[in-house]
Amino acid sequence: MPSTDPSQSSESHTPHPEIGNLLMMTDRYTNEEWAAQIAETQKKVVVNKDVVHPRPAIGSREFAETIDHTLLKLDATPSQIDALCSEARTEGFKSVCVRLPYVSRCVSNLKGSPVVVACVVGFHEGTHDTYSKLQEAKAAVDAGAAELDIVINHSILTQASQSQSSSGNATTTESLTASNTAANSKPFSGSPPPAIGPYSIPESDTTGEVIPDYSGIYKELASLRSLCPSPTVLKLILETSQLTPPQILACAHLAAAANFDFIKTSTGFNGRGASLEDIQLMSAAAQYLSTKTKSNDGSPVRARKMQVKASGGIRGLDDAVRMLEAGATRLGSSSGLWIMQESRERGGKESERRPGATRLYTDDSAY
Ligand SMILES: O=C[C@H](O)COP(=O)(O)O
Repeated sequence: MPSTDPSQSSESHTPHPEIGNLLMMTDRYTNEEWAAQIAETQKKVVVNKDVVHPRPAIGSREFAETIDHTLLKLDATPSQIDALCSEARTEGFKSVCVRLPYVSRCVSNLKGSPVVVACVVGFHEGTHDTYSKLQEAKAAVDAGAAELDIVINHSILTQASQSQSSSGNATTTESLTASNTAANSKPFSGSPPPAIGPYSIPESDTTGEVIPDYSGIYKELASLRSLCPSPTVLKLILETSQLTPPQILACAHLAAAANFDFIKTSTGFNGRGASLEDIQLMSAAAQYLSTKTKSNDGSPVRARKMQVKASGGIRGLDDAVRMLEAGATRLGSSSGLWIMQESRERGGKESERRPGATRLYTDDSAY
């Protein structure tokens, strides 16, 4: 079985004539092989809704370090960016998450502090071609970004379902998706059985199915990983609001195979933001994909477990706590100040309240 670590790959690279040393990885499996592997993952991942993950104590340094303090509005001003950095230092957030043009400004603002700079890539549609994403990623790392939040080209998955639908084979996919979505939409603390899954489509119903270009997605992710090896932290934004549970699992599988560090729910600019069901599913997938199982020939897709970042619509402390307890270890939010203010209030430390801390950066128009 070929290595699953793209950085260890002996596969050949094809330099792009216009971009010189930005290398495009070749694939390691055929599209059909990817589909078979992904189908196994879809079959095996089961969510236990009763699991409550441990989380840092509210008010602790570790709690603040779960937050990527985010400002991605296109009309963000330099002074808002400077304020973002200063707030991140004061609050002890993990990072500031910004667009490429502001990376070097943030790096300079945050010099000498443990707060790192995260840059979005392919934001927010994810449909940029691979070379644009590679260029953007390289520019961000060259400017000092320690983390990249990269939007997957999720339209590859959704367009495949649409062509399946128009060719008359979509009924089962759609009805299965609907039933999974309905199951996943039940209240978190209700009485239904805690285990949900499998998320697979019965084989008899997939005859004539259009296989999405998994290979193309993998090549893009592997190329990004190869260009930006560890310790650059790579997070893959799935835009879960646009995907069915089986599609989310397909993305998680490819992210793990390409050695990404995180899978992340949302851009905050397309549809709803993170849901508890997304986080539970992604967390179960990350766990499954890091475990040695018979289902993938005894070889783990990867040895190191991916982490899960919840983002989009996390507006306060209760949202943050719920996401962490559902399995997220990082939160992307433009309401970080509000979360911290509520956290201080919850701890009874009214004297530390920061007057004027509001949802300064939230783009409510997306909801
Ligand atoms: O990646 C983070 C999101 O863009 C933040 O979304 P938000 O503005 O809904 O908090």
